[in-house]
Amino acid sequence: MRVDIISIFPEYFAPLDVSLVGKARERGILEIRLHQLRDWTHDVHKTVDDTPYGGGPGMVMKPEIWGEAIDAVIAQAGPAASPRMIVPTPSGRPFTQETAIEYAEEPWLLFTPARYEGIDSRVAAEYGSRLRVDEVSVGDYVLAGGEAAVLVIVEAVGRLLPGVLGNARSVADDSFAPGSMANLLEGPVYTKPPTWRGREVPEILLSGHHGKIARWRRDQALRRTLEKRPELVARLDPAGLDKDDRKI
Ligand SMILES: COc1cccc(COC(=O)c2cn[nH]c2)c1
Repeated sequence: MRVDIISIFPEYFAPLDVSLVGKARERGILEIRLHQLRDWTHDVHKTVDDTPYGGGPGMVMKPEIWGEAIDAVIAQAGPAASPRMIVPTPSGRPFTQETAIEYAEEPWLLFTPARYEGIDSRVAAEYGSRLRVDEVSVGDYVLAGGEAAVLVIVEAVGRLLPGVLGNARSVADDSFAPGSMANLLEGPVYTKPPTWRGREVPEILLSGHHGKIARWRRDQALRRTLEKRPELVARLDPAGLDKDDRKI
Protein backbone atom coordinates (compact mmCIF):
# COMPACT_ATOMS: atom_id res chain seq x y z
CA MET A 1 0.00 0.00 0.00
CA ARG A 2 1.16 3.49 -0.89
CA VAL A 3 0.19 6.42 1.35
CA ASP A 4 0.74 10.07 0.42
CA ILE A 5 0.26 12.81 3.02
CA ILE A 6 0.24 16.51 2.11
CA SER A 7 0.61 18.82 5.13
CA ILE A 8 2.19 22.09 6.32
CA PHE A 9 3.61 20.03 9.21
CA PRO A 10 5.16 16.91 7.59
CA GLU A 11 7.35 16.54 10.69
CA TYR A 12 4.11 15.70 12.53
CA PHE A 13 4.36 12.22 10.97
CA ALA A 14 7.67 11.20 12.51
CA PRO A 15 5.77 8.73 14.78
CA LEU A 16 4.99 6.71 11.65
CA ASP A 17 8.66 5.67 11.59
CA VAL A 18 8.30 3.71 14.81
CA SER A 19 6.51 0.59 16.00
CA LEU A 20 4.18 -1.44 13.78
CA VAL A 21 3.86 1.11 11.02
CA GLY A 22 7.62 1.66 11.03
CA LYS A 23 8.25 -2.08 10.65
CA ALA A 24 5.63 -2.34 7.91
CA ARG A 25 7.48 0.40 6.02
CA GLU A 26 10.85 -1.33 6.47
CA ARG A 27 9.34 -4.51 5.09
CA GLY A 28 7.82 -2.75 2.12
CA ILE A 29 4.25 -3.57 3.16
CA LEU A 30 3.53 0.14 3.45
CA GLU A 31 5.13 3.05 1.60
CA ILE A 32 4.52 6.52 3.08
CA ARG A 33 5.44 9.68 1.16
CA LEU A 34 5.26 13.07 2.90
CA HIS A 35 4.77 16.35 1.03
CA GLN A 36 5.16 19.92 2.35
CA LEU A 37 2.07 21.85 1.14
CA ARG A 38 4.04 25.11 1.14
CA ASP A 39 6.25 23.76 -1.66
CA TRP A 40 3.38 24.66 -4.01
CA THR A 41 3.03 28.28 -2.87
CA HIS A 42 4.41 31.08 -5.04
CA ASP A 43 4.65 34.01 -2.65
CA VAL A 44 7.57 34.91 -0.44
CA HIS A 45 5.53 34.23 2.69
CA LYS A 46 4.40 30.82 1.39
CA THR A 47 0.80 31.69 2.26
CA VAL A 48 -1.66 28.79 2.38
CA ASP A 49 -4.68 30.46 3.96
CA ASP A 50 -6.91 33.52 3.65
CA THR A 51 -9.98 35.10 5.30
CA PRO A 52 -13.32 33.30 4.87
CA TYR A 53 -15.85 34.64 2.35
CA GLY A 54 -19.00 35.64 4.21
CA GLY A 55 -16.94 36.66 7.25
CA GLY A 56 -16.55 34.73 10.47
CA PRO A 57 -13.59 33.77 12.66
CA GLY A 58 -10.40 32.05 11.59
CA MET A 59 -8.88 31.41 8.17
CA VAL A 60 -9.62 29.02 5.30
CA MET A 61 -6.98 27.11 3.32
CA LYS A 62 -6.67 28.41 -0.25
CA PRO A 63 -7.86 26.11 -3.08
CA GLU A 64 -5.08 26.92 -5.57
CA ILE A 65 -2.26 25.63 -3.38
CA TRP A 66 -4.09 22.40 -2.55
CA GLY A 67 -5.04 21.93 -6.21
CA GLU A 68 -1.43 22.18 -7.39
CA ALA A 69 -0.20 19.89 -4.60
CA ILE A 70 -2.83 17.22 -5.18
CA ASP A 71 -2.34 17.36 -8.97
CA ALA A 72 1.42 16.87 -8.48
CA VAL A 73 0.96 13.89 -6.17
CA ILE A 74 -1.65 12.08 -8.26
CA ALA A 75 0.46 12.68 -11.37
CA GLN A 76 3.00 10.28 -9.80
CA ALA A 77 0.59 7.45 -10.59
CA GLY A 78 1.60 4.52 -8.44
CA PRO A 79 0.05 1.12 -7.66
CA ALA A 80 -3.32 2.38 -8.86
CA ALA A 81 -4.38 4.87 -11.48
CA SER A 82 -5.67 7.20 -8.78
CA PRO A 83 -5.67 7.30 -4.97
CA ARG A 84 -8.56 7.34 -2.55
CA MET A 85 -8.45 10.85 -1.04
CA ILE A 86 -9.18 11.13 2.68
CA VAL A 87 -9.94 14.46 4.34
CA PRO A 88 -10.13 14.26 8.15
CA THR A 89 -12.77 16.73 9.38
CA PRO A 90 -15.20 17.06 12.29
CA SER A 91 -17.95 17.28 9.69
CA GLY A 92 -17.07 13.94 8.12
CA ARG A 93 -18.55 10.42 8.14
CA PRO A 94 -17.52 8.57 11.32
CA PHE A 95 -14.29 6.59 10.87
CA THR A 96 -14.89 3.11 12.31
CA GLN A 97 -13.21 -0.30 12.28
CA GLU A 98 -15.33 -1.02 9.23
CA THR A 99 -13.82 2.02 7.48
CA ALA A 100 -10.33 0.87 8.49
CA ILE A 101 -11.00 -2.56 6.96
CA GLU A 102 -12.29 -0.91 3.79
CA TYR A 103 -9.21 1.33 3.53
CA ALA A 104 -6.85 -1.59 4.18
CA GLU A 105 -7.97 -2.98 0.80
CA GLU A 106 -6.92 0.17 -1.06
CA PRO A 107 -3.63 0.17 -3.01
CA TRP A 108 -3.17 3.95 -2.66
CA LEU A 109 -4.43 6.47 -0.06
CA LEU A 110 -3.92 10.26 -0.23
CA PHE A 111 -4.44 12.20 3.02
CA THR A 112 -5.07 15.94 2.98
CA PRO A 113 -5.14 17.08 6.63
CA ALA A 114 -6.38 20.63 7.04
CA ARG A 115 -5.44 23.35 9.50
CA TYR A 116 -7.35 26.52 10.43
CA GLU A 117 -11.10 26.28 9.71
CA GLY A 118 -10.62 23.84 6.87
CA ILE A 119 -9.95 23.71 3.15
CA ASP A 120 -11.97 25.74 0.58
CA SER A 121 -14.89 23.41 -0.20
CA ARG A 122 -14.24 23.60 -3.94
CA VAL A 123 -11.20 21.33 -3.50
CA ALA A 124 -13.30 18.34 -2.40
CA ALA A 125 -15.78 19.16 -5.18
CA GLU A 126 -13.00 19.41 -7.80
CA TYR A 127 -11.47 16.04 -6.91
CA GLY A 128 -14.76 14.37 -6.03
CA SER A 129 -15.49 14.23 -9.75
CA ARG A 130 -12.20 12.39 -10.48
CA LEU A 131 -11.30 10.46 -7.31
CA ARG A 132 -13.14 8.88 -4.40
CA VAL A 133 -12.99 11.65 -1.80
CA ASP A 134 -13.93 10.69 1.77
CA GLU A 135 -14.47 13.32 4.44
CA VAL A 136 -14.11 11.30 7.67
CA SER A 137 -14.28 12.17 11.35
CA VAL A 138 -12.25 10.39 14.00
CA GLY A 139 -14.43 11.80 16.75
CA ASP A 140 -16.90 14.50 17.71
CA TYR A 141 -14.42 17.19 18.73
CA VAL A 142 -12.32 19.78 16.92
CA LEU A 143 -8.54 19.43 16.55
CA ALA A 144 -6.21 22.27 15.54
CA GLY A 145 -5.47 20.27 12.40
CA GLY A 146 -6.15 16.98 10.68
CA GLU A 147 -2.61 15.61 11.18
CA ALA A 148 -3.41 13.81 14.45
CA ALA A 149 -6.45 12.25 12.75
CA VAL A 150 -4.22 11.01 9.89
CA LEU A 151 -1.93 9.33 12.46
CA VAL A 152 -4.96 7.59 13.95
CA ILE A 153 -6.28 6.42 10.58
CA VAL A 154 -2.88 5.25 9.27
CA GLU A 155 -2.29 3.23 12.44
CA ALA A 156 -5.79 1.69 12.42
CA VAL A 157 -5.38 0.75 8.74
CA GLY A 158 -1.69 -0.21 8.87
CA ARG A 159 -2.19 -2.82 11.60
CA LEU A 160 -4.72 -4.60 9.37
CA LEU A 161 -2.29 -5.07 6.47
CA PRO A 162 -1.24 -8.71 6.05
CA GLY A 163 2.02 -9.43 7.85
CA VAL A 164 2.01 -6.31 10.02
CA LEU A 165 0.66 -7.91 13.19
CA GLY A 166 2.42 -11.08 14.34
CA ASN A 167 0.58 -14.21 13.13
CA ALA A 168 -0.37 -14.87 16.74
CA ARG A 169 -2.66 -11.87 16.64
CA SER A 170 -5.84 -12.15 14.69
CA VAL A 171 -7.61 -8.94 13.88
CA ALA A 172 -10.81 -10.92 13.83
CA ASP A 173 -10.82 -10.74 17.65
CA ASP A 174 -10.57 -6.95 17.74
CA SER A 175 -13.23 -4.92 19.42
CA PHE A 176 -15.72 -3.94 16.71
CA ALA A 177 -14.31 -6.52 14.29
CA PRO A 178 -17.11 -7.83 12.07
CA GLY A 179 -18.58 -11.13 13.09
CA SER A 180 -19.08 -12.15 16.70
CA MET A 181 -17.18 -9.16 18.11
CA ALA A 182 -19.18 -6.61 16.07
CA ASN A 183 -20.54 -3.90 18.34
CA LEU A 184 -18.90 -5.52 21.36
CA LEU A 185 -16.09 -4.06 23.46
CA GLU A 186 -13.26 -6.41 24.41
CA GLY A 187 -13.43 -7.62 28.00
CA PRO A 188 -10.61 -7.57 30.59
CA VAL A 189 -7.25 -9.17 29.80
CA TYR A 190 -4.71 -10.77 32.16
CA THR A 191 -1.21 -12.21 32.12
CA LYS A 192 1.33 -13.54 34.66
CA PRO A 193 1.75 -13.36 37.63
CA PRO A 194 -1.40 -15.21 38.78
CA THR A 195 -1.49 -13.00 41.88
CA TRP A 196 -0.42 -9.36 41.89
CA ARG A 197 -0.67 -7.18 44.98
CA GLY A 198 -3.15 -9.69 46.38
CA ARG A 199 -5.31 -9.54 43.24
CA GLU A 200 -6.08 -12.88 41.56
CA VAL A 201 -6.69 -13.68 37.89
CA PRO A 202 -10.30 -14.94 37.35
CA GLU A 203 -10.18 -18.70 38.03
CA ILE A 204 -11.99 -19.60 34.79
CA LEU A 205 -9.05 -18.32 32.73
CA LEU A 206 -6.70 -20.80 34.40
CA SER A 207 -9.14 -23.70 33.99
CA GLY A 208 -8.25 -24.76 30.45
CA HIS A 209 -11.96 -25.13 29.59
CA HIS A 210 -11.90 -23.30 26.23
CA GLY A 211 -15.66 -23.35 25.77
CA LYS A 212 -16.28 -21.93 29.23
CA ILE A 213 -13.50 -19.37 28.72
CA ALA A 214 -15.04 -18.23 25.42
CA ARG A 215 -18.42 -17.85 27.12
CA TRP A 216 -16.93 -16.00 30.09
CA ARG A 217 -15.10 -13.61 27.73
CA ARG A 218 -18.24 -12.93 25.76
CA ASP A 219 -20.21 -12.27 28.94
CA GLN A 220 -17.50 -9.89 30.15
CA ALA A 221 -17.58 -8.13 26.77
CA LEU A 222 -21.37 -7.80 27.00
CA ARG A 223 -21.13 -6.47 30.57
CA ARG A 224 -18.47 -3.94 29.57
CA THR A 225 -20.39 -2.86 26.47
CA LEU A 226 -23.56 -2.40 28.50
CA GLU A 227 -21.67 -0.28 31.01
CA LYS A 228 -19.56 1.83 28.65
CA ARG A 229 -21.47 1.88 25.35
CA PRO A 230 -25.13 0.91 26.02
CA GLU A 231 -26.14 2.29 22.63
CA LEU A 232 -24.11 -0.50 20.97
CA VAL A 233 -26.03 -3.22 22.78
CA ALA A 234 -29.18 -2.30 20.86
CA ARG A 235 -27.34 -3.16 17.63
CA LEU A 236 -26.20 -6.58 18.77
CA ASP A 237 -27.33 -9.66 16.89
CA PRO A 238 -28.19 -12.08 19.72
CA ALA A 239 -27.88 -15.06 17.37
CA GLY A 240 -24.28 -14.07 16.55
CA LEU A 241 -23.25 -14.11 20.19
CA ASP A 242 -23.05 -17.86 20.44
CA LYS A 243 -21.38 -18.25 17.07
CA ASP A 244 -17.90 -18.81 18.49
CA ASP A 245 -18.90 -21.03 21.36
CA ARG A 246 -16.77 -24.13 21.04
CA LYS A 247 -18.87 -27.15 21.87
CA ILE A 248 -17.83 -28.07 25.39
C1 LIG B 1 -11.27 19.94 7.10
O1 LIG B 1 -11.84 20.86 8.01
C2 LIG B 1 -11.36 20.87 9.30
C3 LIG B 1 -11.83 21.87 10.14
C4 LIG B 1 -11.39 21.92 11.44
C5 LIG B 1 -10.47 20.98 11.93
C6 LIG B 1 -10.04 19.97 11.10
C7 LIG B 1 -9.10 18.92 11.63
O2 LIG B 1 -9.81 17.70 11.82
C8 LIG B 1 -10.50 17.55 13.02
O3 LIG B 1 -10.55 18.43 13.83
C9 LIG B 1 -11.21 16.25 13.24
C10 LIG B 1 -11.19 15.16 12.40
N1 LIG B 1 -11.96 14.20 12.99
N2 LIG B 1 -12.47 14.69 14.15
C11 LIG B 1 -12.01 15.95 14.32
C12 LIG B 1 -10.46 19.89 9.77
